[in-house]
Amino acid sequence: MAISFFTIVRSDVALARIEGHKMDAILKNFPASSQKQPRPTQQEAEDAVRVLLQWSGDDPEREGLLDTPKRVAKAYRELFSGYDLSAEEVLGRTFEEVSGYDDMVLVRDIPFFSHCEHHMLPIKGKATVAYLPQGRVLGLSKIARVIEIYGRRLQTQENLTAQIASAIDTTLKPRGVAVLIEAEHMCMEMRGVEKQGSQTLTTRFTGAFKTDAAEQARFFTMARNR
Ligand SMILES: Nc1nc2c(ncn2[C@@H]2O[C@H](COP(=O)(O)OP(=O)(O)OP(=O)(O)O)[C@@H](O)[C@H]2O)c(=O)[nH]1
Ligand SMILES: [Zn+2]
Repeated sequence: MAISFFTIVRSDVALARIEGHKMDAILKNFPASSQKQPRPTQQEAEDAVRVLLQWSGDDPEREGLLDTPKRVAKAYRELFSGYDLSAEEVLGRTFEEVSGYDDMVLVRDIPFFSHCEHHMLPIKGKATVAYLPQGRVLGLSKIARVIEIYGRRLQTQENLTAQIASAIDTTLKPRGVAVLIEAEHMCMEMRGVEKQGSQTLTTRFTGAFKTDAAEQARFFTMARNR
């Protein structure tokens, strides 16, 4: 998050609109590198928001905006809380006593929000996740939690889809995992090409869902059957 945020803040025009010493302080902890950097302080995050307010054309000192940097910094911690969580930890707790149940488990239409890594604009979607158990099953809520962990990060839809499938595949080791995501990207709706209502669908299959066309077809039937 910090790195993309930095990209916006570093814009030449933004630099021109803020006093040099302030900008130096803001940039100190945001070196232009893709390496993981320490998280900036609350003060530094709030200063960066003030720059963006100015960049938008508004006055960060006017009364209505005085507390906005604090609110935005707090909202960011919530919207991007996935960086602090580990899917492996959440998926580590599995159950074995399910009377030998080994058929498909499918959770349909799990709503989520994410943000695209290109524009930091919202992605609103729903995910359908299925797996074929092999001895152990997951707590149902854990599937939704994994979507939150990867969704509350900067994402591409492809990456999000692959990460959810991979996390379940590696921790649970089922016979197969299927993930279907349908989402709307605000960067395509509110700006740019402005195609409101367009939906992007992505899928990821592992194991039997990948190798067995009948299993894949059954997944789509169960995912779509209302
Ligand atoms: N593959 C993929 N592309 C995405 C996703 N979210 C946004 N994009 C695209 O990322 C691309 C970034 O393209 P650029 O040309 O670098 O940026 P841009 O000038 O803002 O592009 P426009 O949106 O076309 O105005 C755009 O085509 C977006 O639609 C995603 O989840 N997956
Ligand atoms: Zn985007």
